Amino acid sequence: MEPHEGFGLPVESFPKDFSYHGDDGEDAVATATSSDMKPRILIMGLQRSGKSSIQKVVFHKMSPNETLFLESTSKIFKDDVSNNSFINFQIWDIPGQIDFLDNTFDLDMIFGGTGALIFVVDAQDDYMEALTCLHQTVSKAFRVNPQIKFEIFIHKVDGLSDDHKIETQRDISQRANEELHEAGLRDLHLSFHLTSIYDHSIFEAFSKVVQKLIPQLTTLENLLSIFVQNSGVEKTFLFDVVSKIYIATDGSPVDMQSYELCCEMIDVMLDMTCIYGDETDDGTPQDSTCIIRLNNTSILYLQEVTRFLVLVCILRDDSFTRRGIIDYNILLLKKAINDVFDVRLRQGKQNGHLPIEGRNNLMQLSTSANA
Ligand SMILES: Nc1nc2c(ncn2[C@@H]2O[C@H](COP(=O)(O)OP(=O)(O)OP(=O)(O)O)[C@@H](O)[C@H]2O)c(=O)[nH]1
Repeated sequence: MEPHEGFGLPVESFPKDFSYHGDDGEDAVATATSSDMKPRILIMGLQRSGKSSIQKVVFHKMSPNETLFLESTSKIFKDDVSNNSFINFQIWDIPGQIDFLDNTFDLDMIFGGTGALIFVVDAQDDYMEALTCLHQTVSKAFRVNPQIKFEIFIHKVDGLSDDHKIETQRDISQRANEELHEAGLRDLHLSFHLTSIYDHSIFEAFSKVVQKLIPQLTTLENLLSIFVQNSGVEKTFLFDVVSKIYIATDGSPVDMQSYELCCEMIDVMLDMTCIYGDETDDGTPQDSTCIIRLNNTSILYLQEVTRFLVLVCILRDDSFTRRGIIDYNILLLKKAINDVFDVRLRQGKQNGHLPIEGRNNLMQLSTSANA
């Protein structure tokens, strides 16, 4: 896959709109509201903490070992994650060498339109300097834009034992929060994630960051929970195919192993599609379905929802005897999901409320499955 083009940035402002790719392949843009912002995500942190590696591995399919040869970034690197992806958002990789205390930086411009700020802390290094930088950065950003979600990636944890990981997270979160309390910033909330580019933790953490920026998340989660309850499925994820970010899941807890299995299934499907499949012009698979039986009586079942989204279900093989009901429910679920993201339907309706058609589908979904 070709990497997306990025370019050094003369800092500029962006329209506050949330946009996504419609099912017809055209960009649909909803009118801006305060909770409907285009997800712009900043990645910040000290030099060599792993910012560019995260971006390259998650969005450009770079293998983790190749990141060893990445050169230090010297300019703000702006990346539009839009090609072939469901969600159309921007990532700005901010070099560790930039000094935000320098008055030449227009902080209003940088933080004003930002949805989430990821601050990367290298857990394999002495992190005291990183914590000072973290405090300065988040307090400045919060003063400019209190709506920003602050996500702290305690990164490179592949080199740490499980006990050491937990202890590092406890120590970093305690120190960071204490400093914020002392500075009187009690409303500033930090979320912490243990990450590494050498496993799926970085994809899972990014999924959680992106989910917080999707205004329709609660509706999607409710739809998936109802689907799971009525279809005999144990777990289901809605994935953005290209990035393998899951944009929603049902209400049951996510365990890392299930998430990894689903990611691997998507890889298998993409590889098979590349070699044998009927691709669209942009390389995304068409009308894909994939079933994998595991040797522990579980089944992985994948179905395409839209050009950019797939639903992956984990279920026991005896539940799969009712495949007709599952398929019928998936059909209704697809329609409901399309309705949720149908901008025309959403226009004029209150934010976060399910469109009328979506509600009807929900009702049919439970009736059909109980029959
Ligand atoms: N062990 C380990 N190494 C990592 C991980 N992520 C990144 N690295 C390594 O960290 C080094 C620095 O990574 P970069 O992505 O260039 O760091 P950066 O934060 O973008 O650095 P600047 O551009 O200087 O700000 C590289 O050698 C990466 O291979 C990780 O999860 N685990």
